[in-house]
Amino acid sequence: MKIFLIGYMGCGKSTKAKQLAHRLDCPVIDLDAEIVAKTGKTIAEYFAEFGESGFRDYESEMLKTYDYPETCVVATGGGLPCFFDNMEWMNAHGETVYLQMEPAALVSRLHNRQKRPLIKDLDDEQLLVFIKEKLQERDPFYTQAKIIVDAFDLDGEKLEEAIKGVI
Ligand SMILES: Nc1ncnc2c1ncn2[C@@H]1O[C@H](COP(=O)(O)OP(=O)(O)OP(=O)(O)O)[C@@H](O)[C@H]1O
Ligand SMILES: O=C(O)C1=C[C@@H](O)[C@@H](O)[C@H](O)C1
Ligand SMILES: [Mg+2]
Repeated sequence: MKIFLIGYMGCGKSTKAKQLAHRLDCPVIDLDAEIVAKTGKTIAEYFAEFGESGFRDYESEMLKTYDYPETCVVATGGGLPCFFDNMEWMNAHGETVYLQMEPAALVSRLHNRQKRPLIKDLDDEQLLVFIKEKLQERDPFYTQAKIIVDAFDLDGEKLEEAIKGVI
C-alpha cells in the first residue's frame, strides 16, 4: 500500500509523512528530497536552471518511475498533483490523502521561503493573496484525493486514524 500525501506548500506533507511512516513502521519517501538527491541541485537551483516546466517534467517522471517499496508513505511536492495526469496516476497506484489547510494558516507555516522558489520574494500580505489564488486553481486537483483531512493541528496519530478505513 502506497500512501501519497498531497497539499499546498507548508501544509505539512514532509513532516506528517515521517510521523505516519514511523507509526506504520514503513519507509517514507519525500519526492522533493529525492529530486535533490538525484540531481545534486536544490529545488530552487533546479527551477533557476530549467524553469518551472523543466521541474514539472522531472517531478512527474520521478513520481512514475520511482522504485517504491510495497508499503510506504510518500510526501509529494506541493504542485505535483496539478500537472499532467499525476493525480490520476497516484489514485490508480495507491491511496491519496489531501492535507487541507486555510490560506492564513499556510502563511504562518511558511517562514522559510528561500527553498520554495515560487514564493521566495513575497512578504506575508503578498503571500496570502498568492496562496488564495493558487488554491483556487489547485483545489480541483487536490480534491480528487480519496481522503481529505483537516491539516490544522494534525499529528501522526490523527492522520493514522483518518486513513484507517483504507489501510
Ligand atoms: N502540526 C504542526 N504545527 C505547527 N507547525 C507545523 C506542524 N506540522 C508542520 N509544521 C511546520 O510547518 C512547516 C511546513 O511543513 P512541511 O515542510 O512538512 O510542509 P510541506 O507540505 O512538506 O511543504 P512543501 O510542499 O514546501 O514541501 C515546517 O516549518 C514545519 O515545521
Ligand atoms: O507548490 C509547489 O508548486 C511546489 C512545492 C514544493 O513542494 C516544491 O515541489 C516546489 O517548490 C514547488
Ligand atoms: Mg515537503
